[in-house]
Amino acid sequence: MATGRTHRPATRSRGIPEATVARLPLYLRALTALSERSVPTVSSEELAAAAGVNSAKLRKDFSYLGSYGTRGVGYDVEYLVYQISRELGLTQDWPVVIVGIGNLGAALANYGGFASRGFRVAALIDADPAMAGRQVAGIAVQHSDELEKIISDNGVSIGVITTPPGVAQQVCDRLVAAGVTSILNFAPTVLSVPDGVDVRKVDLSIELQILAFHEQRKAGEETAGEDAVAASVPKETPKGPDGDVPVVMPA
Ligand SMILES: NC(=O)c1ccc[n+]([C@@H]2O[C@H](COP(=O)([O-])OP(=O)(O)OC[C@H]3O[C@@H](n4cnc5c(N)ncnc54)[C@H](O)[C@@H]3O)[C@@H](O)[C@H]2O)c1
Repeated sequence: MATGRTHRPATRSRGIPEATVARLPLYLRALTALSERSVPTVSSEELAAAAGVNSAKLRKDFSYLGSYGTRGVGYDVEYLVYQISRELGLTQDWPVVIVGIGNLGAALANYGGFASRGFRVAALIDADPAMAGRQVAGIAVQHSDELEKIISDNGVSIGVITTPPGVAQQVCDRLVAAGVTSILNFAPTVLSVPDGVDVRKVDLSIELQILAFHEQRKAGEETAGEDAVAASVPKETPKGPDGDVPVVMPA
């Protein structure tokens, strides 16, 4: 529900809860789609549905940004895109390096969505000498011997690790020593980093395992439902005294 207040002046809010920060990219994705369709305003309910979030939570999240929408009008799409982008630090360009240009690293390098969200793939790094100089997504792969120089030359603060798990910690240590302070880790390894370095881990197999858990629960519920029906229907249908068959309804 809009409160009737318009956007507050752009006070940069401190102390936004981590859970809110995690939802900001969801709002931004939904808002960007609206912006591309030139939709000028959106209600909290519509935006919440598009982002897959509860609308009360959305309004609370936006209150941290100082954005309250306008009663009967909703939120200004362009302004919210700007506010969320600014809050997420996306109004500046972030050079990113990807280390380990195998199947996954190359797929990420080819993903066009980074650039449109303010992340420029500044360099691709691999330890395999045969990879050096090979073009992936229009960028020449550089050998990992050059890692420190590449980070420093490009002012990189975000590194993506797509190496085999056995070398991920060592790659991480080198990235951090070279000045990287944020790491997106795809390798199935728990990385240790010093204070001040943020690590985000992406593991599709964990997501699949969670889905498998829910699938199993759903299947269990269905089976339990069928069992309940079966249990309420006697195996040998007893006949009434007159030979009629009583109808047994499941509970
Ligand atoms: N998070 C996920 O959802 C997900 C999904 C698929 C794969 N993975 C993981 O991503 C990683 C890469 O998978 P892949 O299929 O692309 O593997 P891959 O073998 O195709 O590629 C790995 C690349 O890393 C390079 N490499 C090895 N040691 C290196 C080092 N010290 N420095 C720089 N580069 C180095 C190799 O030369 C190779 O090109 C693996 O750890 C895998 O388990 C994660």
